[in-house]
Amino acid sequence: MTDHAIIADGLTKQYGTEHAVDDLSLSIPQGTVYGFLGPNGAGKTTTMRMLVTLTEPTAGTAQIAGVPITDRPRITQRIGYLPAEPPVFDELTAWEQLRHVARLHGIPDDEADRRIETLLDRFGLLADADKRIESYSTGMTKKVGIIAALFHDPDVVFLDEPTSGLDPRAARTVRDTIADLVTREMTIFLSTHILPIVDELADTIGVINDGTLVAEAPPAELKFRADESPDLETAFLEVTSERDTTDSERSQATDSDATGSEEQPHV
Ligand SMILES: Nc1ncnc2c1ncn2[C@@H]1O[C@H](COP(=O)(O)OP(=O)(O)OP(=O)(O)O)[C@@H](O)[C@H]1O
Repeated sequence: MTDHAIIADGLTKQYGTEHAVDDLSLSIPQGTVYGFLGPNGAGKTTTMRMLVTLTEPTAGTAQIAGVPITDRPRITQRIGYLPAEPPVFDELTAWEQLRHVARLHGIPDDEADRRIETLLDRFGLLADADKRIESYSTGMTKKVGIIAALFHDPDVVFLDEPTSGLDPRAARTVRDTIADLVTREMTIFLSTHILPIVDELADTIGVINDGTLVAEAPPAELKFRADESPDLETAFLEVTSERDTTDSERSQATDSDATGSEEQPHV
C-alpha cells in the first residue's frame, strides 16, 4: 500500500452541463483525518460517492489504499462508507443488521458476535440490540450505520455527517472513536457542517465550493489566514465567499443586469 490512502487526480462529475465536482485532486496520507467542508450543494457528497465507487466520474482517476476506484470489488473491502442516510434494513434488529454486514465481509459469526456486542455497548445500543431498526430514533439508526461502516476494520472510512442527529454524548463517542481509529492508522475522510469537530480532529481541511477545491490546509493555517477573527467559521466563510465574489464579479462582467449581491454560504 502507498503511504497515501486517498489519491485523486482531476476528478470531475458533470450532470448535464453542470459541474457538480470540477477537476478535484487530493493526496491524503494514511492514518490522518481529512475534514471536507463546503456549503450546501458544493459537491461534498458527489466527491465521496465517486471515491466509494457509487458514482462514476465523468473524468479523472482516483486510488483508495492503492486500489483504483475502477476496481469496485477490491475497493469495497478496503473502505467503509457512512452516507448521510445510513443504508439499513428497517425490519431487522441492530444485531441482525450487523450480522448481515459481517457476512458480506466474510467475518465468521462467532467473531462477528463478539464485535457486535463490543461496538453496540460502546455506542450505548446494547439494550436495544434486539429491537427492530424501524423503532429506532434517527440518532440510534445513525449509530448502527457508523458501526456498520467500521465493522470490517477498513483502511479508509468515509463519513458523511456522522454526528448529525446524535445527542452530545453519542457525538462525543463518535469523536473519540475517530481519534482512536487514527491511532490505528485508519484514514478518515470526514464531511460535516459541524466545524468544531473538524477543528478538533482534522489534520488537513479541504474546502470545496461550487465543485472546486478552494482551500486546503491544516486547521491552524486555515484559521491564521482569516483576517480578524481567527476561528474556523470565519475562515470557512472567507474562503467560500472569496469564490462567491469571483463568480459574482465574473457574472457582472458578462451580464450588465447582474445585481452582484452575495449570498451568505450556509455552514
Ligand atoms: N444525481 C444528480 N443529478 C443531478 N444533479 C446532482 C445529482 N447529485 C448532485 N447533483 C448536484 O450536484 C451539486 C453538488 O451536490 P452534492 O450533493 O454533492 O453537494 P453537497 O456538498 O454534498 O451538499 P449538502 O451539504 O447540501 O449535502 C448540486 O448542485 C446538486 O444539485
